[in-house]
Amino acid sequence: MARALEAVDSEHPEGTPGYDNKGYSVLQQHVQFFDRNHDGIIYPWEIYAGLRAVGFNVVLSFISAISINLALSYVTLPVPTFFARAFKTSLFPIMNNTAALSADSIALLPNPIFPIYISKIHKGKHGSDTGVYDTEGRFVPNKFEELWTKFSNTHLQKLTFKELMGMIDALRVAWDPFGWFANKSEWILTYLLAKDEEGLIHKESVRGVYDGSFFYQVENARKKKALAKQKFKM
Ligand code: HEM
Ligand SMILES: [Ca+2]
Repeated sequence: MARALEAVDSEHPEGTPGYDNKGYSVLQQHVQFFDRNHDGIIYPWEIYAGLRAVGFNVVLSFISAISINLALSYVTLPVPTFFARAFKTSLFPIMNNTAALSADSIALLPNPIFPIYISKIHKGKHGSDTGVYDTEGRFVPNKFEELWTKFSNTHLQKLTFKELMGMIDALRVAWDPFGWFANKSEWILTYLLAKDEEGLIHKESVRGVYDGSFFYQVENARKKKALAKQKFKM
């Protein structure tokens, strides 16, 4: 059964111990680390700051922040977008609710500073993904387990880079360049962030990427390390 609030698997039937879900869906939890000032909106500079906080370099953080905000801002706007409305009215004129069509309730143009609204982040789901998040942003445990039974063939509950690439390839659906690109980027970022010294990514780190708890773990570990270094110098 899909779980709205907890990223559960067979080893963690209660989700992440001690992690406050704040009533957010698991997909909202995945992105809320990047809402640095906790106002429910994620701006490009916040994604940049979040990526720097987990250790990505300036160039990768800058490029990723711009592309993520460009890709997700319009679709997560809190008012109905012009394209969504046009699609519905042209295909289903009978179901068209004219009252909802007043011009001020429709976002015609993207917001020029590209905010991402956490309340509507589930609208950012794309094709060629694993299906671990459903279209409402809930966590689907059996899809998550499937990744490890299907693709982790050489090490128990760990993926090699080659296995990960094989997985991304297996997920591709037809004529979906946006989804192919988005999915590959998400998994490459995950690999760079979570790989161990042998170049493997663990089931538990990936579960933490899904509910966002892994981002906090990495940030805290980096802070501790920096502090220890400072003390050592003094
Ligand atoms: C280090 C940073 C990040 C990593 C490692 C990462 C990784 C991932 C992974 C592994 C998935 C699941 C893909 C799948 O199930 O096939 C995912 C999905 C998603 N991520 Fe991220 N992500 C990061 C940052 C962000 C940011 C900053 C946002 C937006 C503010 C974001 C929005 C999303 C959305 C909307 C999905 C759902 C896509 C779907 O399932 O179709 N991610 N991400
Ligand atoms: Ca914010």
